[in-house]
Amino acid sequence: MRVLKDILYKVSLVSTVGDMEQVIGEIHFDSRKVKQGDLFVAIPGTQVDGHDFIPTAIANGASCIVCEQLPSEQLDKVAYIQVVNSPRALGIMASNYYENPSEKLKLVAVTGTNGKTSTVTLLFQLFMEMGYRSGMISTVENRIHDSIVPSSHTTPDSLQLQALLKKMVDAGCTHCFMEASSHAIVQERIAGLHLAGAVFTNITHDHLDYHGTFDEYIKAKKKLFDELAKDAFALVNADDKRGMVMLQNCKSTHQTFALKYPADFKAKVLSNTLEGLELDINNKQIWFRMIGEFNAYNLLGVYGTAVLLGEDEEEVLMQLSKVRGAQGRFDQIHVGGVTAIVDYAHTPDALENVLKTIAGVRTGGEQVITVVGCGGNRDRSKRPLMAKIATQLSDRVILTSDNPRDEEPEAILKEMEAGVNPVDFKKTMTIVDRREAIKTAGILANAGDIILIAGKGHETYQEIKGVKYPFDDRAVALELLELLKKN
Ligand SMILES: CC(=O)N[C@H]1[C@@H](OP(=O)(O)OP(=O)(O)OC[C@H]2O[C@@H](n3ccc(=O)[nH]c3=O)[C@H](O)[C@@H]2O)O[C@H](CO)[C@@H](O)[C@@H]1O[C@H](C)C(=O)N[C@@H](C)C(=O)N[C@H](CCC(=O)O)C(=O)O
Ligand SMILES: Nc1ncnc2c1ncn2[C@@H]1O[C@H](COP(=O)(O)OP(=O)(O)OP(=O)(O)O)[C@@H](O)[C@H]1O
Ligand SMILES: N[C@H](CCC[C@H](N)C(=O)O)C(=O)O
Ligand SMILES: [Mg+2]
Repeated sequence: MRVLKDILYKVSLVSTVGDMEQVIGEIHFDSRKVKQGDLFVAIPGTQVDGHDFIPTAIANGASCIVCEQLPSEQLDKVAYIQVVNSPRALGIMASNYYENPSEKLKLVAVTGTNGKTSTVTLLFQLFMEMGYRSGMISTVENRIHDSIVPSSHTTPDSLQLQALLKKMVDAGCTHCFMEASSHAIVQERIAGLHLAGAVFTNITHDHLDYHGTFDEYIKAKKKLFDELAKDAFALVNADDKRGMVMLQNCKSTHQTFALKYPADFKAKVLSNTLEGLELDINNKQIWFRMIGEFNAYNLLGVYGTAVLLGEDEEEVLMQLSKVRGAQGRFDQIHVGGVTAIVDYAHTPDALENVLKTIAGVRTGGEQVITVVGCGGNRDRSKRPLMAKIATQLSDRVILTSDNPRDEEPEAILKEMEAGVNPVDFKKTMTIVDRREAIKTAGILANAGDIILIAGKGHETYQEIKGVKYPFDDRAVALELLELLKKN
């Protein structure tokens, strides 16, 4: 779809000037990418305002400008479209441009502080097992059936998102499971999507740097549910006290899942070991490869979603028991009697869950040694909390760097150290270099001990001052534990 007026279908317009029948080239929201005949959308950002780049976009050949404020000087050869909300307009236009691919798929969006990647990966694997060509949009990777498209964000920008969905439709996919991050919801990256349903996993402390307050963070998640259509389903975790908040004023059908409170989809944990989980779901006892109570929530959310999408309950449970879930989530490495667990826990709640899961499955006697850091250019208030949780729930803790990004690693670590209780000082040390930190954990560990390496999970790099250096916790742990075993 290339005719300007078709691309603007359903966009809330304020005013238009120029030729609405013209055929446009591509849509861009970055002036540097604009070429002759393209449409440029000016978006107010967190660093700069895209409106300041309208002249550059025109100099690069833009024949059409979509913006919230019209520039004072306007050129005859350019069409100007003033809209109420330009990021939202971008989402709707991107959908129109790619012929509304989400209307041709059963698309489910998953939001929540933790569990999005785990849930969408389980859904993707389940539907593939059940014989559907499926797509996935996630932090770890995007998938179009069996081809992998690398992922740079949890939720891509509107143009990349709609382009991916279009490729899924072209590849014959019938379903897609995507993560909706709170950043993406607020920034309208998902505007214009037609969702079959939305799932809420939980909400705990994260991203307060971006949203300002916890209330604003809740509102960001709720916006996904506020905008669901009548024919969609909203499936929320009823054990999270904000689950019901998500459903207030939500037009779609309301569904719940829970382990504790009454809910439409209920489960009970029968056993929880380092090998997997046994759950009772609707009076059927099933074993799963996933570990930890938090994964019981993820599995239940997945089960509920599949049933709401019309799948047979027994078939779903049978196929779900085969799947392995996302990489870097509770990945276990066993060398010389030592177990290293690599997990993407990068929030206080996730870290607490993982350490409590380990506490629940340990046999006693062994040490739990935690290696953990916090990312730079991200919510600073979670730093002391994560250090506190790590020290309270481990026998030894090594505080180290995660992705320091543009911050000084030592400064991040100082903020973490501030959360450690004086009684826990002697079991805690700080080693800035993550490889050295993992090595030290390996040296401290005896046969039977458990090392938790938290925060980076599947990531294969460490970002320091704008450079992404190759770094994979799983490979480093395996290499160092093997080396230490020989000596
Ligand atoms: C804080 C944040 O989310 N920023 C996102 C945002 O960029 P921004 O608002 O900072 O943009 P900006 O640099 O101020 O520029 C404003 C506008 O001017 C335009 N511009 C700029 C310069 C120029 O020369 N010409 C030009 O046209 C830009 O293209 C943009 O349209 O919009 C960009 C395009 O969609 C995103 O790439 C960018 O993500 C940054 C890189 C990022 O790190 N985001 C993270 C925090 C994020 O989104 N994370 C969530 C997951 C979080 C979680 O749940 O754990 C995710 O979904 O990945
Ligand atoms: N349902 C859950 N509740 C609480 N913690 C969870 C849950 N599922 C996973 N976790 C923990 O949170 C970590 C991150 O999980 P996951 O990657 O699925 O979350 P996410 O919501 O996709 O995160 P991101 O915001 O980075 O995309 C896991 O490694 C695990 O420690
Ligand atoms: N999606 C999350 C990932 C955090 C992962 C952690 N390793 C870090 O770099 O802080 C974010 O962008 O905040
Ligand atoms: Mg994720």
